[in-house]
Amino acid sequence: MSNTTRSAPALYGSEASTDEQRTALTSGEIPVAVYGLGKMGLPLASVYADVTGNVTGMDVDPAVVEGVNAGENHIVGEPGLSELVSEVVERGALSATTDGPAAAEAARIHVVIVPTLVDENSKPDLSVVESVMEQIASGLEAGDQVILESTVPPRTCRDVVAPLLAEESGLDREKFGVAFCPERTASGRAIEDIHGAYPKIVGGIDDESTRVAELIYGEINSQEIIPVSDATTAEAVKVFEGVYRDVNIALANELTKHAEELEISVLEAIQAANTQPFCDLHIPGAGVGGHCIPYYPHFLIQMFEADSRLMELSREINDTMPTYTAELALSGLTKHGKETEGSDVLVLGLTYRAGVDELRATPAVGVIERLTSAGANVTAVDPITDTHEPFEDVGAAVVSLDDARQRSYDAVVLVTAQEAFEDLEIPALAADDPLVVVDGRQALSELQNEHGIYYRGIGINA
Ligand SMILES: NC(=O)c1ccc[n+]([C@@H]2O[C@H](COP(=O)([O-])OP(=O)(O)OC[C@H]3O[C@@H](n4cnc5c(N)ncnc54)[C@H](O)[C@@H]3O)[C@@H](O)[C@H]2O)c1
Ligand SMILES: CC(=O)N[C@@H]1[C@@H](OP(=O)(O)OP(=O)(O)OC[C@H]2O[C@@H](n3ccc(=O)[nH]c3=O)[C@H](O)[C@@H]2O)O[C@H](CO)[C@@H](O)[C@@H]1O
Repeated sequence: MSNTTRSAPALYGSEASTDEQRTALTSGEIPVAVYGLGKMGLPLASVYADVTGNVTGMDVDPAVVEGVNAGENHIVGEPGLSELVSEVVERGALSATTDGPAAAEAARIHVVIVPTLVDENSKPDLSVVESVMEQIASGLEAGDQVILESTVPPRTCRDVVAPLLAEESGLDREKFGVAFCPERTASGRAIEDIHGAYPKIVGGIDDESTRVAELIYGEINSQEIIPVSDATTAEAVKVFEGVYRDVNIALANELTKHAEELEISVLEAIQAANTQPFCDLHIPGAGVGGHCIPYYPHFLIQMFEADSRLMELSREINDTMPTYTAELALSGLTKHGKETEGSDVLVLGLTYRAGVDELRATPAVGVIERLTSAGANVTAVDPITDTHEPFEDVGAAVVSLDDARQRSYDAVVLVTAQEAFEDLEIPALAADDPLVVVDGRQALSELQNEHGIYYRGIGINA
């Protein structure tokens, strides 16, 4: 079965039957390496380990590696992940290392899911992907398959990954497989999504790479595998999904301002409009954060000549929402004769969305920045994250929820609707009448007509 000098069989270029290849994959004969054990990587490595029985996870963070080897899960808020990590490590199906070349040397399938962000000029930063690919190249053998799951600009596999692997390994490009198989997973439901909440898109730099990717994910994803023409198409699918979301959130944010002038609830109008299948209006809010949606448009805007005015304008609109949110509070204070200078404001929620400890591009920084620039004393709280610096750097005092309850405020601004806020008695936080309440996520609408509350809800009445 093996078509290389190594003991472990390979899939790329294999002459074995499809069933024999599937059996080799699911019996643990084919070693897999997963590079990146973060919010997406650890669930992915664990599912791969559950299916194939032979996975080495690789991460540069020694604490992550040590935790995984102890059978511990360091990702909060992923149902079933702690049990799965413990089980696959216990039975020897998953182990972890910081040694990339060693992981690459042993593996025949290499799955890369490390961060792909943008630099200070919003230009995509592929440095982490490239550094991992260099390590893979050091152990790459004919017959190996390299799978990229990190979201990247289209043409990355064709023009960056495949040439780098060939150059660094000395192998001809047709001796190994490269496929882009995007991670279509949302934090908080990773295992469910990886197993097949949606079809898995796969696209290779050649037909054999696509075939091997289709075979592998046929054992991982219970829904269906959609092979597309090539890796560039698969890369575009993922970026298009993210750009679709950013543009539609921008539309919702723009419509919420029209609704304010029309004195209607945009949320009510959106929900009614979405009752027919040709409309999928998204939800307005305090801003668009995370390390996906705010970045993916730049994977097209910055990389290609084609006209991208809609994507650029959508990014601009979404990036105005944190300031818009803060100014709802400031105008509420002014309207009731309160000075913004020296006013006490509580900001609820700091992570980019509820339940996920991720602060990249979080709208909370912009909200706090605008409030403190107007002279407000900002207290901030979010039980989900222990990272306070980004908010202290823009002038907030980050406190525990219990501490926040002990104080009184002129205004409360909800940016992220953490579950812990559900039993928070907002009116009790008032320094005096009225308390200005800005609801950035349609989570406090029951306060709209509460005595002593001046309520502005994005999507509700603002
Ligand atoms: N988080 C999501 O909801 C989501 C959804 C879909 C796709 N994605 C994509 O998945 C990729 C990874 O995202 P994530 O949320 O898991 O990121 P993350 O920041 O949670 O985890 C990244 C992990 O990679 C490790 N790492 C960094 N440099 C490394 C290197 N050189 N070698 C090995 N490991 C390294 C880090 O230590 C960390 O453990 C990104 O491309 C992202 O766009 C994320
Ligand atoms: C379609 C989908 O589920 N895709 C998921 C999504 O994951 P995500 O973790 O990035 O989270 P999102 O839900 O996209 O939120 C991003 C920010 O936008 C705000 N927001 C959201 C919806 C809205 O109507 N109005 C808003 O204002 C929200 O508060 C937050 O700040 O993208 C990943 C990469 O594409 C996918 O892989 C992943 O499957």
